[in-house]
Amino acid sequence: MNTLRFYTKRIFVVVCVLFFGILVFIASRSSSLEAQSLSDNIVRKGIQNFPRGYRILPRPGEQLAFQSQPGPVHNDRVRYQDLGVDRQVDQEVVERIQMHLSRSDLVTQTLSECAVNETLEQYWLRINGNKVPKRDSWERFYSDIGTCDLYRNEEQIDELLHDMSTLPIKHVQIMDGGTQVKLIFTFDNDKQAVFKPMRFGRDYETDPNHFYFGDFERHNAEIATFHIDKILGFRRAVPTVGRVVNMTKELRDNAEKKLKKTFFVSPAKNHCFVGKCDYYCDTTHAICGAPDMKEGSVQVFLPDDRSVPRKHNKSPYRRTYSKKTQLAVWQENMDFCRDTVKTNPQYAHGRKLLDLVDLHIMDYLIGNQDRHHYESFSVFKDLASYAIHLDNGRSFGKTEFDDDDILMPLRQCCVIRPSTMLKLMHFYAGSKSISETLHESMSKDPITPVLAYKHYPALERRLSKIMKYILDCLDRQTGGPSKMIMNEYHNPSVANTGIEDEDDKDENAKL
Ligand SMILES: Nc1ncnc2c1ncn2[C@@H]1O[C@H](COP(=O)(O)OP(=O)(O)OP(=O)(O)O)[C@@H](O)[C@H]1O
Ligand SMILES: [Mn+2]
Repeated sequence: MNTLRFYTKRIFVVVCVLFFGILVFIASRSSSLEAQSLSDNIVRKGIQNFPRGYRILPRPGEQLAFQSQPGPVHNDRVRYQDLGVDRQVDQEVVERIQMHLSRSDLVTQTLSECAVNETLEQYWLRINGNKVPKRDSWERFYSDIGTCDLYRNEEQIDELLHDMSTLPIKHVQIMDGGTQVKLIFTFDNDKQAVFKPMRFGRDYETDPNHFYFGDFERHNAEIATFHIDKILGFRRAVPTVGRVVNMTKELRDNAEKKLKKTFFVSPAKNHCFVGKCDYYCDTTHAICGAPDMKEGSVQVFLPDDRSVPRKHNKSPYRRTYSKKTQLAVWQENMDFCRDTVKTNPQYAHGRKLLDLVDLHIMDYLIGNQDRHHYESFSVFKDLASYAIHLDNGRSFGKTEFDDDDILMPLRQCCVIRPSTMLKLMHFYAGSKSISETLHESMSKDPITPVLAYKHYPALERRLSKIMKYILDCLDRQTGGPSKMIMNEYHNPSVANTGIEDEDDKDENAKL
């Protein structure tokens, strides 16, 4: 009997030990899981969601996550006033600029900015008596391409934008040229446009370890730049609009064979394609729908360059496009414009230098460091051509960084068109800010809001910096503002040969 009691006691002890042992084991496991999900949360949500006093330092060498592709954005028309964007106006800068300009009549000066204002339609009629067709919005846009700007009639452009975002797509092919994936859409009316698909969400910031030449293209940057160019009064950017397409019905089913082959369904059951291009055309960088809807930008095709020829011009302010030599001469020598650009026969006479300054003012606002070449029409034989503001896909990548080097043409050459000066002053000190005007202009786009709103304060900040650089130039003019604000630049010490730049087919802009 005693032995039996002894064994029962022992069994009881063993069972107790086992029971508590298992309890301790479970408790310790669940607390380590909790810790893990806590640290997962830190990674996912970022440190800012953590209790006060709790600081998680980034691990050395931590890199940005490659964000997954979001679905198309649903329209939310936010009132600008509700965004609380501050204008950055320095009243002293305004007053000092106004003092410099007090004896100039810029408004009258702008009237003679465009010496010969002719459209393609008028030009062809004059040169060879040809009448151009104007059957659809594409042909009306082409016929109205001008000697001083791409378009004037905004109603006509709105019609074109509407057609590009709604007309049935008949054929889709891969677009050659350039570095990243682009498609050519042919619509029901046989007219064409360039489609750049969305890669990232609107709030994506460029990886700081990427060079400007390796940065991803952003479809919404193409759309936003079209609007910025328009509100700045340049009208030299190619009309571009947003569109949400069906990856299967609209793209795959109408795709040429070599594009169709690259379509697949991802493990997440989304429809994707890879396309064919020099950079980022592989399965890990595939363009994926949600599940088969895809947002992108649609840009009108410029007229066929066999009938409306264009030239490719190398910019004197192009960067090095090299990982090794990172600074170009103009980034280190503030006399570069005086010594090298103003003395270059291409820039010494006429509109070209002023075009370059306009283009870089726009690039500064949009944060585009990738302006290596620019195209211009060479169709108007007897007239000076202007820079077409094409290829703006690498802008709007950084909201916290202003690259003042982009403004070097303005800072070094110290020249500006009267209309540009007036427009900038209007946005800086007038009734409506640049970001409000942009917001209104973009609100008509089918994929509005085109930009993340965090870009608006960046625009205001950059505009205020431009105005400070302009004031700096005005302060330095010994001959008064007319030495800086002009319709055409002329360097008296360089002979005016009237020779236009040679076409530059050099493809040195690749990675
Ligand atoms: N709307 C258009 N109409 C006609 N041609 C165009 C149009 N857009 C682009 N192209 C032509 O295709 C070329 C490449 O386009 P784009 O520069 O946009 O591509 P990309 O991939 O951004 O190139 P890169 O990486 O060199 O900047 C342009 O230089 C131009 O000649
Ligand atoms: Mn580009």
